[in-house]
Amino acid sequence: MNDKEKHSNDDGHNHDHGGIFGKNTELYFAILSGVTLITGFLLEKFTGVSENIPFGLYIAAYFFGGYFTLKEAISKVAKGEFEIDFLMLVAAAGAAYLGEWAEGALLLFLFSLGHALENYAMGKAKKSIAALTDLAPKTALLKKDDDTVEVGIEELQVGDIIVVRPNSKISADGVIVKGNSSVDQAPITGESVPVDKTPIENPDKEYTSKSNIPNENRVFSGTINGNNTLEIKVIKEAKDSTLNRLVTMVQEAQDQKSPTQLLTDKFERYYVPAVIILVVALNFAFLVIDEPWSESLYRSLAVLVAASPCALAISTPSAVLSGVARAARGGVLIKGGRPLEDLGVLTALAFDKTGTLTEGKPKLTDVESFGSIDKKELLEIAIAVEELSDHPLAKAVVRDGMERLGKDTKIPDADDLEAVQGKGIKANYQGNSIYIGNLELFEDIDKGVPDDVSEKVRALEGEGKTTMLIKRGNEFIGMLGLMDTPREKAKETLAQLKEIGIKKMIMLTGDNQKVADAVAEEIGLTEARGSLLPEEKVEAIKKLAEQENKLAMIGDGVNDAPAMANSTVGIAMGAAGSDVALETADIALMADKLETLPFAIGLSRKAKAIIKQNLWVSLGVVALLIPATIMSWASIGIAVAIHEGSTLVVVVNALRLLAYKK
Ligand SMILES: Nc1ncnc2c1ncn2[C@@H]1O[C@H](COP(=O)(O)OP(=O)(O)OP(=O)(O)O)[C@@H](O)[C@H]1O
Ligand SMILES: [Zn+2]
Repeated sequence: MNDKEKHSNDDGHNHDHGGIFGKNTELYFAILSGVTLITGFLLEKFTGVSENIPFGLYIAAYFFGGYFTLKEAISKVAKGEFEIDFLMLVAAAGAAYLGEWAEGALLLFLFSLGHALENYAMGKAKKSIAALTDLAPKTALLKKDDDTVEVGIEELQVGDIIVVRPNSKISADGVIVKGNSSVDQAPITGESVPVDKTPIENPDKEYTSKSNIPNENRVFSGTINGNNTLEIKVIKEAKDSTLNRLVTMVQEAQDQKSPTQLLTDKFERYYVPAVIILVVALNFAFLVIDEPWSESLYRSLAVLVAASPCALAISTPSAVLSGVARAARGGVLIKGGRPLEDLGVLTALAFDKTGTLTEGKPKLTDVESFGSIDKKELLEIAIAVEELSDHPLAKAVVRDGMERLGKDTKIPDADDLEAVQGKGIKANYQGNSIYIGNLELFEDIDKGVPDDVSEKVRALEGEGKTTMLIKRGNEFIGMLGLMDTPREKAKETLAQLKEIGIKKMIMLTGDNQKVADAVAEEIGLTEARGSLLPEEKVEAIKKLAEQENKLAMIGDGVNDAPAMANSTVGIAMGAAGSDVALETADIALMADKLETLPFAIGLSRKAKAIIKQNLWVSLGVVALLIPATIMSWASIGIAVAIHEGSTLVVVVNALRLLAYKK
């Protein structure tokens, strides 16, 4: 982290107060201020020493208590910002002017102590984020010929092979080329159970972060190898590693202001000038009531202390910081206060089907040929054409089709691929144009589908299968049925979500309505909408957002990114393995698991509740303390003690989020 970034993370309450006693100097100064103050006070009250000694001690208390406050105020005033520290110094100077040195010293002592503790507490939350960076090892064992050499991770290049010893940390993102092991991925994905990893099928291929790599073959920097040695081919340089980007995004998240914070900022813009006017006006109280001016001044200073919105200013950022830090430890990247707060008040969730609610690994279940053509030839045509496509359905056709034909079957290549988004594909194969897709594809291209064919398709769809019709030239030659299984934990997770009060759970899918209904029934969704094109998914989201006001879209980032962008919060699953998902979502579930969703929502609700409590505490204290000081019931000392007390209460309350349990 460079210097500039460090400062952009400050929020005015958190500077690195270094000094002669190291990073805790601010705290030691605050304590020294307290010690000198109390000694002075005791000497003054209970001994007959010359007045100069307690006075000298008070001056010392002013120095130690006011040093950092003054330093900070000067740097802010230079930038034209008048903040709470400045007001506190005015109050302390006023107390000194009135000869109330003990009270002025008490004010500076408590204020500096409060701030030192506040910084310490916020530092704890920040450390929990910084600890993520320390997860990555600094060196790697690079394989060279038959030997290994230890190199710094920044020297690793894409394509290098590194060796990872048993029970040591993996130092780069990569694919396994040799060895089987179970890997503890908790640092990245929050999964408590180690994940079994095996070598990739084709180790000599060039893999980049864009390749579609199965989870069981890829590893992340910062995760921990199990009992066997692994050889890993590097797919990302150290600076681009998933861990590195995760840390950067978590750090950036702290700067993004949440809706509540924007509201309190706005409030403060009116509130602070109003307080200043009130304080100035109170100086003229002696014109109205019978008292010396010094008493009016004292009262106005007490009001100044009482009204400072210190606790208010820190109440939301501290909760956001702790919430984001806790989420990161659970494998959930929350990109700031806005998604954190929004996630806590959601009533509806929209899900993508393939890869989100289902495994995303469809299997070829039915091959049916029409007329004279036989199944073997039909499959060869389908495989040749689907080989050109990246779609998960296409991959399934190729994989399972080859299985049926026998691995060594030679099939000529097709060419001239044209994909029709959300409907199917077209290509040339042995002089014929081949179309493969759903009914909508054929309704688009020409006269549509004869009744007997569409009946067959509907029958297969009726079994809850994804159905593709195949046409060669002018002739429908057959159809394929595919089946994807719902994720193991989908049903359980949806039940949990219902239990915590999510009323609407809707599936949006490009697949046919029958499949959509079958899946919805099986896992317990409230609604399913099928045959949607990506742009229709966006439309559906927009409509739902109007009805629900807060709506999340959960997808895998493949063809649902636009829909995610149009929901209140876009949530991506399996973000550890997908750069697009990690980049575009507001909230990224690093593991490819639905189960982290209730945790993320629960945490956000807790954060929202804590923010609310904090606002009540900070505003409530001010609301009581202002009249109390105006009526002269509370002295400066009492006002400052309660003021700083409430600030600490708010911060400590926020830190509870760090300990949030699933
Ligand atoms: N390569 C392809 N070959 C044949 N049919 C295809 C192909 N790509 C898409 N289709 C057809 O278009 C439909 C919609 O595809 P799309 O990619 O929009 O959604 P999906 O992957 O089925 O589901 P989801 O929207 O839940 O991710 C598929 O169900 C299939 O019938
Ligand atoms: Zn404060």
